[in-house]
Amino acid sequence: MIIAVDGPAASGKGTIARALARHYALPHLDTGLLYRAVAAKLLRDELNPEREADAVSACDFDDALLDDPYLRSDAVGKAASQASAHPLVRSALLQRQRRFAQQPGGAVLDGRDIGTVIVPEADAKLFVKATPMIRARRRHAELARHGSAPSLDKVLADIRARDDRDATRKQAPMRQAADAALLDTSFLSIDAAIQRAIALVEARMARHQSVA
Ligand SMILES: Nc1ncnc2c1ncn2[C@@H]1O[C@H](COP(=O)(O)OP(=O)(O)OP(=O)(O)O)[C@@H](O)[C@H]1O
Ligand SMILES: Nc1ccn([C@@H]2O[C@H](COP(=O)(O)O)[C@@H](O)[C@H]2O)c(=O)n1
Repeated sequence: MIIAVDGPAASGKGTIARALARHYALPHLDTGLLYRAVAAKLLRDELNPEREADAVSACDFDDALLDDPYLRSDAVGKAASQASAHPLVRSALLQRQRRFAQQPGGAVLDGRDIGTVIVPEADAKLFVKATPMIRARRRHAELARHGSAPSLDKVLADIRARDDRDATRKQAPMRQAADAALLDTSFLSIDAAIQRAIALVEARMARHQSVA
């Protein structure tokens, strides 16, 4: 079974994707980490994420980089969003994501274009959303837990800018696939959001079985 989970920054899609992977005993890929690895390499080499040639040169990274806590920083998130807008960067990372999705037994992937571009044939698709202010509060609390303290206003402005860049880029913009179930986590606890996600996947699988 392949499960695609998409949605904007701090909507809770990673939390839900990890929980679905545990529930169904499937491997999980956070595809945002791949773009963050490209961004981290660019920033460390003092290259420009907005220059396509620079960004493409950073697509060949060592897998060990995916575990680097630096990838979680705000600066890397912003640069990832800039680098990910380049068509050549997206195509450089495409096959790796598809191979992961198509391994025997299936997988759970989360990102921005999983249900629309990476695995449009996924068995179940979720689009996770929450209001910008609620997402900003969650991200602000998360950053504070990790010892970084930008103001809530700055976090909210960054989230809005990232949403806008991710949703308006020409190649693989973030959007809900026509056959994705919408899950608004704004007023759900983490546990409630996970239970709702499992129920949506179950409903989708039951529908597939009744058609087959
Ligand atoms: N339903 C929820 N209620 C409260 N907090 C939540 C909820 N879901 C997730 N969170 C918290 O919000 C933060 C962001 O969640 P998560 O990392 O899952 O989002 P994301 O959509 O994967 O973000 P990104 O794409 O930026 O990686 C985390 O600290 C997480 O624990
Ligand atoms: N499938 C994806 C996943 C991510 N991106 C871009 O990477 C940025 C960082 O992603 P996070 O999920 O870790 O926040 C994100 O803002 C996107 O620009 C993408 O394009 N496609």
